[in-house]
Amino acid sequence: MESGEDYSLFETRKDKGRHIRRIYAISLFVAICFIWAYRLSHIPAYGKWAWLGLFAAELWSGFYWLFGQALRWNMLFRKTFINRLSERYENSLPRVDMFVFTADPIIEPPMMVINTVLSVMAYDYPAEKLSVYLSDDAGSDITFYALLEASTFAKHWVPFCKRFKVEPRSPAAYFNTLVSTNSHDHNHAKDLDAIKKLYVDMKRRIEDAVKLGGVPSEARSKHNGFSQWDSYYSRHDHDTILQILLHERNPHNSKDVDGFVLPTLVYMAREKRPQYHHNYKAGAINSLLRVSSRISNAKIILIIDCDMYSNHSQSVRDALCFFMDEEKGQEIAFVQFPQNFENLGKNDLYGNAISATVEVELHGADGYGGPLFIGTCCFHRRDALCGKKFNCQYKNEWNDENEKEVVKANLHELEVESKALASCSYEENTLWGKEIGAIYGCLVEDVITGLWIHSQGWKSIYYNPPRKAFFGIAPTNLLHTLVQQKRWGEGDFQILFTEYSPTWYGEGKINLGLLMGYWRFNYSATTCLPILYYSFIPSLYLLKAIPLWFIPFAYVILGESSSTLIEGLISGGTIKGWWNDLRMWLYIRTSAYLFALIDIVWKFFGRSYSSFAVTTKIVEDDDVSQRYKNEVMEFGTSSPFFTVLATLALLHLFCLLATIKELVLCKVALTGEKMALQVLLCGFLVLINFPIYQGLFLRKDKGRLPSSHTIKSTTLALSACIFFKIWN
Ligand SMILES: O=c1ccn([C@@H]2O[C@H](COP(=O)(O)OP(=O)(O)O[C@H]3O[C@H](CO)[C@@H](O)[C@H](O)[C@H]3O)[C@@H](O)[C@H]2O)c(=O)[nH]1
Ligand SMILES: [Mn+2]
Repeated sequence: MESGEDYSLFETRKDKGRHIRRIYAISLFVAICFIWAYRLSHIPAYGKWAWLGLFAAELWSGFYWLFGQALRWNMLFRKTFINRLSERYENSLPRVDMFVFTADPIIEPPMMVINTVLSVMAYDYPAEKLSVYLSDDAGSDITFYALLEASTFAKHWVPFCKRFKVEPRSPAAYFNTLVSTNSHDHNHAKDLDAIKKLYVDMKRRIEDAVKLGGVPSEARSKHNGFSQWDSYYSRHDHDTILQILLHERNPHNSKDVDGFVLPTLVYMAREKRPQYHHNYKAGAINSLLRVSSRISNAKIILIIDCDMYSNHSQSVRDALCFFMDEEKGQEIAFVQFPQNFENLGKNDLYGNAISATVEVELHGADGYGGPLFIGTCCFHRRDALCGKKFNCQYKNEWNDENEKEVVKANLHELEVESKALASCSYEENTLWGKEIGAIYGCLVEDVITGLWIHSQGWKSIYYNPPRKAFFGIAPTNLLHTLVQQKRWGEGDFQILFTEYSPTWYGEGKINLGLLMGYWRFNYSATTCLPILYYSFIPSLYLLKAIPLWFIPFAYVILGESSSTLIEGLISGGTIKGWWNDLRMWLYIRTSAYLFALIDIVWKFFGRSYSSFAVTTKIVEDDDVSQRYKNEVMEFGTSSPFFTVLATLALLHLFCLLATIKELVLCKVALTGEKMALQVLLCGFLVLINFPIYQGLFLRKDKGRLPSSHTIKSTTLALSACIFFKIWN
């Protein structure tokens, strides 16, 4: 056997700029130490506590920054060789199961869900080895109806994709790409027209059902699967609903129009009862793990949310290059792909690209063998996800007897047996959710599950391919983004207080670099404290004209912002995008993370469970989508998030105006550079908050901040200013 890189199924490259990056980071760290030292050695007699507060804020921000550097120190980049894979293994490729999750037919439209399903059914991979499972936590008959329609459409769509090597294989996304390209191939054009017509007809039927709020009785009577809804009371109270829609052992309907077998397709709505907590997506993952173990039992599992379609038909093969690598494959538990979004607009108004995470930090975590599991677009090894510990004896075995056993039963038996595996009581007194499957009790089931897997000795891989592997839908209004960020901030912080906390639990099991990387995420919600402090205190001090010293910050602030700018530009962003990102960075910390912390404290004393608010994936009306296109920030409703943001923004504005007024009247002299920098900070905050002032005072459209907010926030901000002025 040959050895080394020429033989390997994948290749690893180190970050080319790592030396410059490291020197730069060290220089910034030195500057940070200077700031700390300065704070400690210059404590003033007057304003001592405010000063010490600043020191605490800087101390914590400094540490937080340091955790971030751990994720930048050792970045790795991967490349796969799918030709080598097929040369060696084309006839013995393993089965792969795909889990798609949906939870609400209103905010996750069935058309979106089936586009995701169709895109993964059409992977360039032997169809008899693929099984697609849809978990529907809403137990919606309309989603089921849509899936039924999709199973028929797939008979045309899958062969069409394979015949013309279509990319991407989500029909909606593919038809969108056609607007700009013209086909010259006559056969293609003919088939394309036909398939488009089928798609449009299907879409109309499904959207009509959505509009009517029910499945047409004609369709209902055609398929006996709908009878399972007879015992359905509500989405929180129903039996398991399980249907194997396509399966090679069903001779009537498992073949496509060219006579080839289609991937297995299964619909599942696990049992729900009010007295059992369903553990959100983690619960759904675990039910599917069991159900699929009975039906197809593939060793590799793709976990994908319904809002992320496959954008590249080769991704399964890419992932297998890691798992099947003869030398390093057996220790890999999961291969995480980035989450990319197609609806960000040019300048990513709400900073949803999370490009620092997907373009930098996950590469950095890869350097320590442990990119985090981020919930979707991730291929897992079933063994690892099901709680198996890694040890050196573990061997990759892809085709064993176990797999043949699963198909022995007839389809009906299979359905009945699988149903039992998705019942509420199944997990009572078992280790599911604790040591087996996705871990319960945390709003970021993904991160905590990944951590658990790492602590069992497994490694993970981050693969960010040149052609984006998945595309999803990001929130398109400010509130949705903030709510999502609150969930993440809260969930990541929760981990610290579980038995899985990286602090005591990962210690010794995962290396220090990775530990710091996890902390970077775990502690992100706490950064709201220093940032809030910073956005309050210096601005208020302007009113009293007490200089605080800022020069040592210049290097750190400029240095940090230019490195985020450079990172942003390298990952394809724009300068305006960077500015938007900076604004969102501030808003997330001053509102989403603040409420996350409040919730955590609240729960500490009272309620024990946080609820998972599913992110809305659709733009409700034309006006809203037009504003999104024009990059006009969307407020529209009242929310405590907005009250905080607007009050802060006004506070900065008032402080700045008051200072300017006093300067003009020559009441105070600008005592040197120190005061100037303070004015600059305040000025910067006013500049970045411009969309809020517009929303409060200048806009007339429906997306503006409601006038009740204008009154509330103005009152709050004014009182804070007056109070501070009198008090001091
Ligand atoms: O009770 C539930 C709630 C949610 N979901 C599904 O979970 C997925 C993620 O929910 P979404 O509202 O889209 O959350 P995001 O904030 O977009 O998701 C990110 O963050 C989550 C953890 O907070 C991860 O689960 C996701 O994979 C990750 O993409 C969706 O497919 C939902 O249908 C369920 O299946 N059951
Ligand atoms: Mn999502």
